Amino acid sequence: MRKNIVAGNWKMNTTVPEGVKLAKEVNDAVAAAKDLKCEVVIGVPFTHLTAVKAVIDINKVGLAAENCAAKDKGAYTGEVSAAMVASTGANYVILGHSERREYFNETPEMLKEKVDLALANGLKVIFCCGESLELRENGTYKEYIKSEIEGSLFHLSADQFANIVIAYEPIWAIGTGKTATSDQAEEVHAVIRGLVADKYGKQVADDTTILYGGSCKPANAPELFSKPDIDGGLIGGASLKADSFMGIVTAF
Ligand SMILES: O=C(CO)COP(=O)(O)O
Repeated sequence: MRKNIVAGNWKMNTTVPEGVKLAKEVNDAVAAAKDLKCEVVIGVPFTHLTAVKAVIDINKVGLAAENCAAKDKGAYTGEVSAAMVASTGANYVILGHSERREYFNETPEMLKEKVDLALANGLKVIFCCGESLELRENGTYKEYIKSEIEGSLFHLSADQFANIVIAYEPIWAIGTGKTATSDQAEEVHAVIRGLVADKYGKQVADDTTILYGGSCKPANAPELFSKPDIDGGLIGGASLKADSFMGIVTAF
């Protein structure tokens, strides 16, 4: 049976001391919470990984990097490899966020390399996909999402795929305050689960966690999470305050 996950994506926010404080607050709130119905993960900047790892209980709060390099090591000034991320004690990496695809020209081929390196280094991958407003409006969004997933994930074996979490994040809903309706999100989540079933079979599809991201807040999370194929959220803005993040964590 698949697990529910609520993951924060801090993006390029917080200094190290601010991030350590926020991580401690989340860790303490998770430790104090009873009967949580989801796994909690925080996705933090590279600079924060080691310091945040030191103040959380990794068995209660998972730790994600927000990216890793498409090369394993060498003369790539400024890049951070999957092995480096894993050596901090982080257990997840977020890959393929639309901000990285758009501003840093990440392609499905490049993401395929990143996914392979992340898995080879023992990291679980939160793989983001999602369409622009233009594709939503011209009706080709399902084909687009299919191409994103097939292009970067479907070379994996079923065993490897067990370490993939998919996050559906419609670009038009990110940071805009304009959430996809629960029906709009559920439609795409069901399509994604269907693609996984066609490729890997029903059991693997049933076991795959599919998150929704895009203006998810404590107020709309319960409705989104009530849908059968929505297994949690990838949270941007609302993950930057422990109480709003916990409001989503406890929304199941
Ligand atoms: O991009 C997101 C998470 O990866 C969503 O961001 P917001 O929750 O700020 O819309």
